[in-house]
Amino acid sequence: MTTATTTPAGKAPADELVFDVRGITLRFGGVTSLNDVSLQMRRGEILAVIGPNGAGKTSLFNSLTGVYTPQEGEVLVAARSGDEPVSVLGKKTHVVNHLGVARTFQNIRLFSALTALENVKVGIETRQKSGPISAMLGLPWQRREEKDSTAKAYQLLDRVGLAGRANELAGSLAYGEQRRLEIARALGTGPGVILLDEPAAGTNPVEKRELAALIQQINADGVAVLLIEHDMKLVMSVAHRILVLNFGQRIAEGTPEQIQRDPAVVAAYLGTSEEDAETELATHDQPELQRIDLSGDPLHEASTTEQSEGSGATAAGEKGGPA
Ligand SMILES: Nc1ncnc2c1ncn2[C@@H]1O[C@H](COP(=O)(O)OP(=O)(O)OP(=O)(O)O)[C@@H](O)[C@H]1O
Repeated sequence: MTTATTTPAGKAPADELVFDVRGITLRFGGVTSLNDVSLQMRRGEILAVIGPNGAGKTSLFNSLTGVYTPQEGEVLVAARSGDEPVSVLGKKTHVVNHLGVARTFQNIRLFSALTALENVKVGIETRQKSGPISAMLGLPWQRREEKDSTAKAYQLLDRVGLAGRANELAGSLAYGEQRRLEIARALGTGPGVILLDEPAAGTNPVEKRELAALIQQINADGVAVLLIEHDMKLVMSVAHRILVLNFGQRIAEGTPEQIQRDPAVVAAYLGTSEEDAETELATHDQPELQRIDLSGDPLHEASTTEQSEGSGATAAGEKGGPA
């Protein structure tokens, strides 16, 4: 599955497939949330999945991470460079994570009563050998692993801009900080690909800019990024390629420029015919999907305002233990 091309960071073959999704269909009773969806994702990529509410984006993430098993189709993953592709279907979420697939959630799932450092260590320690017994016995290699995991956790906190917050409880952090902490914890599992589910939801404009830089940095460090995001400005600024879903079907795929000018995509978001969408596109010199309010999410709007007015707000009510 590889050729000699390299990523900008020169870390891995850029056109090696990390995900090869072939015609998956996922049904819940009478609802078809994914209908014959295919997708190929390459190692060097930041790939965004967009679409109106209920389009099937989270269903796709869940199908790629072992939460759901589609009734039809195949999902192959080769997350880390050099891995042989294996099927995700039927595998438990922690097994898929061990294969190098990490994710964050639309509704933040941190251990709110643990510190930021401890949350990241939970991610790191999923890959370590020591268990509770060796920890109780305080074996030398266990103490070494503990030291390594603390050092790595500090590095990851630094990478997401939370070095100064290491010893604060996750639940006391501002909303945008919690989202970055979730990313650090996911990175702690040493993934080859990270799936970010609406990482910008509820964050303010400054946090969005920082998030864009962080996503690009993660990718430059050799981790492929699959992104679900309603904030089109962020999507258009970081994505190399965009896949668009509507009513569980793939309706378009292309570069940000192609997607912004695609009548089928604009029609899906505006809820109009493609003809009307073409008129809409023709009446603007620089038609941009960004002009359309895509969030459709009152929480997103409200939280953004709240965060813009003061940075101390937390994500109360959004937290729970990891799945
Ligand atoms: N566990 C489930 N049981 C029944 N229906 C489900 C389940 N999960 C998803 N669906 C349905 O599948 C469709 C797609 O939902 P999904 O959450 O994947 O969309 P989405 O694009 O992520 O939406 P949003 O942008 O609002 O998060 C919806 O009709 C939803 O109701």
